Amino acid sequence: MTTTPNTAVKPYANEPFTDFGKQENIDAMQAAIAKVKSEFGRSYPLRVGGRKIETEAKITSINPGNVDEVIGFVSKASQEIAEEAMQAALLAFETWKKVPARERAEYLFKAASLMRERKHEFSALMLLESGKNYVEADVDTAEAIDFLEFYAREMIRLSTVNESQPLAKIPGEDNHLSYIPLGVGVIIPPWNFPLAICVGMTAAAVVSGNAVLLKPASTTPVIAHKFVALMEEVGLPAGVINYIPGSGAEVGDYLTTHPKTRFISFTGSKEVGLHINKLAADTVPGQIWIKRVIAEMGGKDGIVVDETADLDAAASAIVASAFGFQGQKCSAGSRAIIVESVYDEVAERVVKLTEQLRIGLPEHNFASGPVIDNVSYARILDYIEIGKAEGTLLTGGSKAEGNGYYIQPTVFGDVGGKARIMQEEIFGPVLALAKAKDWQDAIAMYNDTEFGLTGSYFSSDEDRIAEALDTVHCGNLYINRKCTGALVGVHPFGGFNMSGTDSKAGGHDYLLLFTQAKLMSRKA
Ligand SMILES: NC(=O)c1ccc[n+]([C@@H]2O[C@H](COP(=O)([O-])OP(=O)(O)OC[C@H]3O[C@@H](n4cnc5c(N)ncnc54)[C@H](O)[C@@H]3O)[C@@H](O)[C@H]2O)c1
Ligand SMILES: N[C@@H](CCC=O)C(=O)O
Repeated sequence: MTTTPNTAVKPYANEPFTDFGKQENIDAMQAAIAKVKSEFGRSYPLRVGGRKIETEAKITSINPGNVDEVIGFVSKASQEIAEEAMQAALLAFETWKKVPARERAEYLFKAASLMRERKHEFSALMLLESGKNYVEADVDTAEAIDFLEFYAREMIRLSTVNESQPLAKIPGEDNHLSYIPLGVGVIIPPWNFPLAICVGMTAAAVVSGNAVLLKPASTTPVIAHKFVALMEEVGLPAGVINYIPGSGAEVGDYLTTHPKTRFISFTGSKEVGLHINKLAADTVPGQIWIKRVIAEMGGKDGIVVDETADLDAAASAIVASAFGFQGQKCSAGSRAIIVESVYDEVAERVVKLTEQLRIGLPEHNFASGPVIDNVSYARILDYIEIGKAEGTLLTGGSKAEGNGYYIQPTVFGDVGGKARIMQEEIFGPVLALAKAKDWQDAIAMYNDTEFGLTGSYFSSDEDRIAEALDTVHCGNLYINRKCTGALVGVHPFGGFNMSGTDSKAGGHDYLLLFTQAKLMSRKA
């Protein structure tokens, strides 16, 4: 790309979701699934400084809904290759940081446009690799497109004099503040939004002028590879994104402690986030900066329902929030805290709706699919056993049929606020219902957690809603709606306390995390 267009950019708007009520859209998704399946079992190389590297060691990516199907074999980086990737990124950074912001943004616009054209192909691969159903995969792809479109515009805004931070004027000086990139960063996304979050984290860093080492989650490396190949197709210079799947402990720790790593952008569990934060805080010989850690971590999200609420709407939102993508969202509403006078009524409706969820293969678009892998499967089944001792099993409670990691959507009733299933992130299809004396007690129970990511409050009482807006402590608080499904640019996303470093993905301040502000003052 050689020229910087001067044309105005259309205002940002969210990518529309596909209407799977229409047969033509179901047909299009099924055709895309067939195409992806015809490509099963291929090998995917690492991409370092524009070179494709095949390694003997491979990550085998499988379909969690049918464990006999291999999505692909992905080359696996060692520490030596991670070092090569670091050197390639350091080299690329020297030229990439000088590319005008508008030109950098154009790569994202182009990628968004191609992803939109091929959206079912991206969704189909994601569905087969992660176990999402049609709607969940489509929403994930739409969010990826949104991130590309949104951060591209944000970089243009940030680089426009006087738009990002107007400075007060004084006589005799011209002053200007510019947001410059940080350097080389490590991007570590989770598997649960294997396209959207991977794209969002990478695009934000790159459009800000940084070069990155992308280490995708080991369960979903093929969809991440498809994104990296797309960025190559739109002509992103070699070395700006280096794709290096590998072990967290080996490659991850190596890069986190590397003296040339300037920042680490991580989304994942509390445990790994804290580990990275601790390692990154240590300075090592040759390091001349304090590493920046952006960590978006887990949640123990919940829905509070008082006796004035629309109980049908509340029950539907509880079920959607708890069981969408099998509860494998950081925003999943795995707790519902209900005022005792309406508890039985809400619990009954929740159980009824949960029992209507059909379980089966994602490619056949069942409401509930598998969980991601054998480790999650075992952990969630353990939590179900813990739940049996902590509450009353109302529905579900065991594994489900299928040649994959299927678990019945499970609801426990009468769970105490301090129970483990009310306090710990399970990240699976397990919902705990708790009884509160009144609405204030319910809010206090909601707040009794180390996390603070998403929450919902259901009520029709305006005074209580005003109080809830003030006192429910979480990064994304919703009133009378589910606690999942944040939209880029509409609901900037990220939480408090052990949910992370208080960043807001899809918000106007997000790119500041990938830049540093340089003030330039000149005597007039
Ligand atoms: N706050 C958010 O926006 C958000 C969004 C999505 C998921 N999450 C959280 O992510 C978790 C689920 O994702 P997960 O199972 O992939 O999380 P995880 O913490 O197990 O892994 C996240 C990523 O870290 C990598 N990793 C593991 N050990 C590492 C190490 N030592 N050094 C560097 N990288 C390492 C993994 O390979 C993966 O890519 C849940 O806790 C969920 O709440 C949070
Ligand atoms: N942003 C998503 C959650 C991302 C984490 O898993 C939501 O709002 O549901």
